[in-house]
Amino acid sequence: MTTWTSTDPMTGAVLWQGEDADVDAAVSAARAAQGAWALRPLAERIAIAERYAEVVKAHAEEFARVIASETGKPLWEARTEVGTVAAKVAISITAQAERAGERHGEAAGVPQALRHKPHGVLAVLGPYNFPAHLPNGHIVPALLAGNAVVFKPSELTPAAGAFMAGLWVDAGLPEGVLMVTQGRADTGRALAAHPELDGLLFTGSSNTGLALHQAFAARPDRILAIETGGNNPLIAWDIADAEVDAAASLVLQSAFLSAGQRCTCARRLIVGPDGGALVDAVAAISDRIIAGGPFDEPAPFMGPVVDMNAAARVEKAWDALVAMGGKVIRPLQRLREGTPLLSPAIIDVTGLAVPDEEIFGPVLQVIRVDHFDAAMQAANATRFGLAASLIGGDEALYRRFWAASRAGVVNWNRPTNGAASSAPFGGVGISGNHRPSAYYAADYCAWPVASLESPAIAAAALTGLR
Ligand SMILES: NC(=O)c1ccc[n+]([C@@H]2O[C@H](COP(=O)([O-])OP(=O)(O)OC[C@H]3O[C@@H](n4cnc5c(N)ncnc54)[C@H](O)[C@@H]3O)[C@@H](O)[C@H]2O)c1
Ligand SMILES: O=CCC[C@H](NC(=O)CCC(=O)O)C(=O)O
Repeated sequence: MTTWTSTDPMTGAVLWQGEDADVDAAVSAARAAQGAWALRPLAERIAIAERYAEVVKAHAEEFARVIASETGKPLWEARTEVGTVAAKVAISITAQAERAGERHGEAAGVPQALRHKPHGVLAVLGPYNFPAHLPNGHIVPALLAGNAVVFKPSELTPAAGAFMAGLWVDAGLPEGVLMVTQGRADTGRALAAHPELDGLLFTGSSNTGLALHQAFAARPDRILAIETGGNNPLIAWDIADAEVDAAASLVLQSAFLSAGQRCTCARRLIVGPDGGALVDAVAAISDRIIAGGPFDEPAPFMGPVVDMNAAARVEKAWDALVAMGGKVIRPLQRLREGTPLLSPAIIDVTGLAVPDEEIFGPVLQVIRVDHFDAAMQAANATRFGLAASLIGGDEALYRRFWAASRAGVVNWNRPTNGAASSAPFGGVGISGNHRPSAYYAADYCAWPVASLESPAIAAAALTGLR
């Protein structure tokens, strides 16, 4: 086995060092622990999850620093991630009661019950951009439902993953119920292929989501939930002069928050014939962005992308847009030698057949169109379908936008990102497999069992007997 490390993207300091975990041992331990965990009353599982939320809050600052160091995201943003991790517990408890609870009724005079059962042992594979919040969004509902979980953090953020799992131990989660398998893509593949697994909950890139879908093709008996990327459009329309600056701030937030490393970041700004003032305002406000290390003072708006490989991928995609004839509005630059700190970049790609790919970094493509139907057509010209926003327009225009948008998150006068955990979160197209997470995660963490239950034997009403 080879040793591998995770490092601070700004300093290169080693933050975690280890070897690929033994997947077999982790799945066996989870299997051994799952039965007893599922048999514990729901109230006890809830109590442990609530204790976990308290432990997260008690360690919030330390946790945020681990996340900030390993991802490079600003400390203020890492703190919001930790807040979301703790808040997810109450949301998941409510969601489970509302979406996967117990219900009693009657069907044709017979008492009817609806209850849910856990799948068993579920793998959770996490991405690096929210190394705690997004896997946590699968782990909390999965554990509440009575599953055991084998969690593989991203190989870029093993320290954040291990830190979070440790907080469950502090909260009193029984041994084996949450196993951590550190490893790279091969470990993910081994987990996905493990015969003792009952399902896999994935957040990450569309390519990996597709590979997992293929790996699960012959296993309809196992649950697979995939949440992946986007090539998200933002249409800005009918913006009054007095609204241009506010609209530009929403575009900035949509495109460059987390250095563009959110699945919901806007990749494409679509404007009409009068959109020039807005594009100028976006460019001007982007010049004011402070990009820096997570602990810099003054606090940066955005940090680096996660590592040098990620920076090289963004640069390659940018170079291709420029080579195709894109008109540079603001260039993509390395801001600090030897680090993956990139500048916010804007390029006009109107009329170009640009690739329908997610550029996971601070790059905004501008597309100018003549009328709203063309804007809608451009917005939907993607294989992805995660998020879409309309900025400007009136209610009638928003209704048109909403009806025509092919995305799981459709906003008006709000950024494309910053989705609420109290709502379902997922996309269509290659952005997922119709198993939305967040508030709807309860749905894929348990299966429904419908029962007709008569306390006494009553003769069946038979027709057609001799
Ligand atoms: N829709 C969402 O909720 C959401 C949220 C956050 C990030 N994302 C997406 O995630 C991506 C960024 O994250 P990333 O680069 O860490 O994603 P990634 O797909 O490279 O990795 C995610 C996880 O899958 C594992 N993995 C990689 N290849 C695998 C394979 N063939 N089989 C099994 N496991 C494999 C990785 O080790 C990692 O743990 C972006 O595309 C972003 O849009 C989506
Ligand atoms: O990078 C992808 C996630 C982006 C984030 N979405 C959520 O946090 C969804 C809510 C949840 O999963 O609880 C965003 O929209 O900024």
